[in-house]
Amino acid sequence: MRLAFEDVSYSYEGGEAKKRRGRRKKDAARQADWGNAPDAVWALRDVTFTVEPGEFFGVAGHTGSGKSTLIQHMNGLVHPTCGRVLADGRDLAEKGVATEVRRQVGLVFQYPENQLFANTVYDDVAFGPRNMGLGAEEVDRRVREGLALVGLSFDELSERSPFDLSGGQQRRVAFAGVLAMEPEVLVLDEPVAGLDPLSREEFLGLIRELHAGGRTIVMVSHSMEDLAALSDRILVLSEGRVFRLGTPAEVFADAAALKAVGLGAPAPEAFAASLREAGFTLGRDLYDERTLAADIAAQLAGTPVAAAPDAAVGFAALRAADAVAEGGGDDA
Ligand SMILES: Nc1ncnc2c1ncn2[C@@H]1O[C@H](COP(=O)(O)OP(=O)(O)OP(=O)(O)O)[C@@H](O)[C@H]1O
Repeated sequence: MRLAFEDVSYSYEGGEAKKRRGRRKKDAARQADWGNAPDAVWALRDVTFTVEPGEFFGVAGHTGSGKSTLIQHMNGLVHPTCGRVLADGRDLAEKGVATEVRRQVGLVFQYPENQLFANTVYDDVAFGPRNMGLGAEEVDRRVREGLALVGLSFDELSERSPFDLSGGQQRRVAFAGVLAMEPEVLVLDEPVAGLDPLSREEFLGLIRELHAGGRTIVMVSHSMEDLAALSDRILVLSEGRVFRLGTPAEVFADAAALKAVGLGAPAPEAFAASLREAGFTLGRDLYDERTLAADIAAQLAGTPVAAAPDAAVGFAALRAADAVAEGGGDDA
């Protein structure tokens, strides 16, 4: 499925805003007047982009920049105040379209475990498929598959209360519930927020696998490292507007501009920039620790420590190189 945002603006003033801008769509002058009024509050403003089928599409932005509002447009939970959102060319604001699209676009909210409600894991995961009107056998198949996809044992957990599980397991159950709807597009709002480091890595691995399995993924994250490592393209929002849209390399090329809107480059890239300033010759696009460490290790091969231009930088570089050696450097 291809999702297209066309000049989407959104105001939480909702109906009141509509009244002020005039009910007739062609009353463009009044719409523009309202939008430019000093008291107009826009959560999104003139946002245009597409998410292509199969793409891993990252969404970044400082707090309050409009990320959550944006993704709620993707399955018609909210509709634009101005502009359109199209799913394979069909306008989500038209009657019946959002209901249909919701089956294909699964939205996983922040802390989805807070929305678990059923007495058993089975019933929670089965809720969506049952709501779709599927028969018991198909529901059963989907529950089993959903739990398997998130790495939970059907036999051990399906009859347990979701509230007796660990936080990480609860999030997996919530995920399984969305996966059981078999959506083509998965929209994830901060999917690893609040998880411990191990669960975080496991979850990111799961998301990577879901993408490799052919799903389109839209992921909102505050972690530039995660976005850089996973995304084909990243949309950066600032105050509701598109600030940047491009590959990780394109988006992170201008670290100063990102800093100005409250975002940093991924930590390994920032470290690489310091090393370059200190005189090291390093490759580009060093967004994750292992790639950076491997690059440093390659640079240091044959370079005596004393020759490092700055002792502190050289020491850190050696530690990074050691880390690669200890980890076996299997990604190098
Ligand atoms: N229910 C609401 N009513 C009124 N204004 C809202 C509502 N929800 C969000 N806003 C406002 O809309 C703007 C965008 O908020 P949104 O939650 O989309 O940002 P965000 O980038 O997801 O933030 P965060 O990273 O903190 O989750 C903010 O100015 C916010 O205060």
